[in-house]
Amino acid sequence: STTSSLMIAAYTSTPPPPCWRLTRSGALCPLLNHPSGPSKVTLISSVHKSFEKSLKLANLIVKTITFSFLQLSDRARERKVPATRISRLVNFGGLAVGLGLGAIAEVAKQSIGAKRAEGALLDSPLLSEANAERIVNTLCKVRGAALKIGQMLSMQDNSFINPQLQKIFERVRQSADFMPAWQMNKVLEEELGAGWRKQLSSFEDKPFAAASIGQVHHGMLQDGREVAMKIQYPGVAESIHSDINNLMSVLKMSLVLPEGLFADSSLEVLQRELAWECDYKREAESAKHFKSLLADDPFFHVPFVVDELSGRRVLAMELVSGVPLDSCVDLDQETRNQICFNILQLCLRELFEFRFMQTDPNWANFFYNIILLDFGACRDYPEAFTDDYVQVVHAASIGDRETVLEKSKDLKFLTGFEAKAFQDAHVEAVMILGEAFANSDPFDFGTQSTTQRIQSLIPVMLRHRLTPPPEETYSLHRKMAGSFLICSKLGAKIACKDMFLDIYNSYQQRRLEKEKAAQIQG
Ligand SMILES: Nc1ncnc2c1ncn2[C@@H]1O[C@H](COP(=O)(O)OP(=O)(O)OP(=O)(O)O)[C@@H](O)[C@H]1O
Repeated sequence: STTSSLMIAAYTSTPPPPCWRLTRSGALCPLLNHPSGPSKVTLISSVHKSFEKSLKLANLIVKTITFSFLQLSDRARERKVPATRISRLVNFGGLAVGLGLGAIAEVAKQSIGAKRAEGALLDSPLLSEANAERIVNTLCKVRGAALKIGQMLSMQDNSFINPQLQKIFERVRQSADFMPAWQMNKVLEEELGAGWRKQLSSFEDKPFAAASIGQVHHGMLQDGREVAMKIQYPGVAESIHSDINNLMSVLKMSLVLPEGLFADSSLEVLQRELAWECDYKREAESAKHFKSLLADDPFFHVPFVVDELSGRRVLAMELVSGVPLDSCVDLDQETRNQICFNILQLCLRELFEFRFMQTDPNWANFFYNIILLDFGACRDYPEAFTDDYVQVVHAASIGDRETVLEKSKDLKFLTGFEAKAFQDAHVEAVMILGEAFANSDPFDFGTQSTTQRIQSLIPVMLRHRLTPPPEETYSLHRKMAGSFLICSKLGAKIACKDMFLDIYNSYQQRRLEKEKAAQIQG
């Protein structure tokens, strides 16, 4: 009933109460950070339907949905971030001891040895409830790279990651702690100077969101515009390398990761990408670039950046509100299809049109109706790479296995000297991934078995691989897999062939024009 009265208020153009806001698209959204804002909201379709047209809310709700909006979780608590490498090491060391790894890992090894040989995933006796709590507790305290990896793992399809471990990381994802005001103030003063507060008419000392690398506060500029200020935890940028090593030692000892998931070369790439994410100046530039690329887009909105309140460890952006995508699973099929179509199409446009991609597929980075957040993981792709990559996807979409193999060699996925079994497995994996783009009929992401089938090829690929995959593909494949996973979780049924063909044809067209222009100049 609260909701219906709020909607009536909105419908009759009475301003909504202060803990609610009407978005640009007409959706009524809870204010993320308002002290009197409810923590859980139920919108009821019957109430909702009568206002659909006038309020343009149809795209938000048709069925009964319940969503919790973003707030610090109940588990989150104020805790100092260990900012020096030594203090972080002590925390990881404590975790390893706490888990009692030495002896227990041996037992785990022996009891699950048979399964492991088949490349199957493990049920580790180490992952008891008490140990799960220890891992969650340590990662939430140290935050930074280790927490980020934990979040990445929690977003993997659960056929790939041990479900027990995935549950742990899911808890980690929802419960990062936040730093005390004195520690936060120190970062703000170091980055923006002592007078930073004067630029704001208000600033909430308690964050409304705590992520892996930083926490986010509500502020209001002197001109009344509301901003989200992301403030980086001290020490995380300097400790990426040691944090990853520490976490990997713990995870490797506890035998809970699929072999090859974080091979050494991929860890190097990951470290570089995490260093980019810790550079908020880079993120601000990426957000601005994205905003210009999507300036005329009818579907996506990119928040503006406030340069005067941003630095290497502070990023101030327009405060946005919306429903995080993981709360959209109960929307009607048509709306879910529309969301997923746009997300997949954006993914292809980022790669083949902009050659600039936001590579973090975290659901939390999309708010519906549809706002993009978190540009820390943006990167560009050289033309030489996309020229071959677009041909691989195209060949997969038309069932041309030979071209998939040839172009994969050009891309340096293969040296050409691999065993036949490896070549076959590689081509098969690409063909499976290309299925969505191969058919003009709607592809049912909810029932597809893509991940399981690819997973079955991984042991052969790991056994016979002669060269690490190209550096560009780590984050690209993470993003693509993440976008597929969003489509699968939202049970999308969409025809993707024409979507890809449009992008492919435009790509070829641009190439032709470029070649012609070069000939004329030459
Ligand atoms: N402009 C904004 N308006 C509203 N909420 C925001 C905004 N920016 C960030 N948030 C909230 O803060 C959360 C964390 O922000 P962001 O994803 O940018 O940080 P991060 O450190 O890169 O996080 P992650 O650990 O997910 O990579 C977001 O999921 C969102 O809930």
